[in-house]
Amino acid sequence: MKILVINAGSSSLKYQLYDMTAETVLASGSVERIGMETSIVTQAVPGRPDMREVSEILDHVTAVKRLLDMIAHPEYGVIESIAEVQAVGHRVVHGGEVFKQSVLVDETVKLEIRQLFDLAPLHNPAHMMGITAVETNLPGVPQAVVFDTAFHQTMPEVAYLYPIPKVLYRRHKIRRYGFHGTSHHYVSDQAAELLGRPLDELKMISCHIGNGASCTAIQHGVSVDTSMGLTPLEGLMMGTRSGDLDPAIVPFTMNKEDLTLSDVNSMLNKHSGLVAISGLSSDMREIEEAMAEGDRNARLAFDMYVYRLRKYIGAYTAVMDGVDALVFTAGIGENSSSLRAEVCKNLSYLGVKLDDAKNGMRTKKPREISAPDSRVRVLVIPTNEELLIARDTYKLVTEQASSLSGQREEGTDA
Ligand SMILES: Nc1ncnc2c1ncn2[C@@H]1O[C@H](COP(=O)(O)OP(=O)(O)O)[C@@H](O)[C@H]1O
Ligand SMILES: CC(=O)OP(=O)(O)O
Ligand SMILES: [Mg+2]
Repeated sequence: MKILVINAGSSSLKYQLYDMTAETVLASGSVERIGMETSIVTQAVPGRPDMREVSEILDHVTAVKRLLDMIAHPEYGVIESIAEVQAVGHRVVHGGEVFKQSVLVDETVKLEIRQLFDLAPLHNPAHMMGITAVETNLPGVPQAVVFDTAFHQTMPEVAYLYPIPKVLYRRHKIRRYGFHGTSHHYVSDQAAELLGRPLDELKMISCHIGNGASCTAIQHGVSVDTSMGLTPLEGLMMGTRSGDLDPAIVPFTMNKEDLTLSDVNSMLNKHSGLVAISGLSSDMREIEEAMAEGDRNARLAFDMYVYRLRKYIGAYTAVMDGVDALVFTAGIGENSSSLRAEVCKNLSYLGVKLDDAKNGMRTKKPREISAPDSRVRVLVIPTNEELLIARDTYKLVTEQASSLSGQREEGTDA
């Protein structure tokens, strides 16, 4: 079965086409800058040169159409016809309390996702556009949605409630949800496999540090706490997001700087974090390059980033009464050996000891980077949210097909 996985952002759409026979990626790519005159379309096919084009793609429906044209293109495509796409899986960031697992899309599911627009204004409307675009371009093809929040639905009340009037939870479902769940779930499974131990015996802290960043305490294989909250703004310092701060800063700044709610929202989501402190970039590679040239603001941004992450590792060790494994993943976690070294440097009280040579190795494979006598095993596990989305989609679609054929047989018998 060929499954298309779509991760639709507000101005971009990333995709991977899977052949589920051996879980191979046939093609992957993205459409960026949707809605602008110079949208960028890319496609990578294993064993072939990458393709990159600039064209005008005004909306998500056109973006989906463009990606379908590409994967079925006579020259650079990988399938003969788009009819070979048998199912589509979408990443949906916010599933609220309604979705504890992945589901097939129907009218009720679409309505629920729409009702969550308020809680994830940057993400959910974009996902919905992706879903609608597939309906238009691939009518009748089943679609599944896989939620970032689902994995964290196991958090206990003590972790997910905010100490604010409870009526706000009852009326508006204001609580902590957590995100990047598909990634935390994937890397925790992989980590248990690498360690050769059952997942339910392990206490793990997974650090998904990419552009958005979050840290999760995983005990007995389930999320018991995570750093993001009602929205993906809480927790760690990120590329452009502040992470934790005193909430009083919001009214104080609005008052002093004469800002609107939307100004403050944009300040905290788009103009804070690494880019604000470095005054340079939200991209960790650029921060590290500037640091190497002696830039003090870049150094401060890096140090704050590490400091705040280390605080969460300490907190989650306390939450679980210990930690067996620390997992680094996503763009920064997978690639920045210097950041991993800095984070682990001050964790000696936990018995964390890195093997510098292993930490410095450049490979895309899951690996251990701690020394043999480290009490806590430290791992780097490349995340693969798309693979989990493809697997869930495959499972849901085949279950539905077998239940339909069961019903048909029953009908025939009768
Ligand atoms: N070699 C590297 N060294 C340091 N940081 C890196 C490296 N490669 C990628 N990154 C960082 O990873 C981040 C992007 O992570 P990614 O997981 O792709 O983000 P997202 O999926 O949230 O867009 C950027 O800050 C980028 O600088
Ligand atoms: C939820 C979230 O922050 O996602 P991303 O890292 O893709 O921005
Ligand atoms: Mg990501």
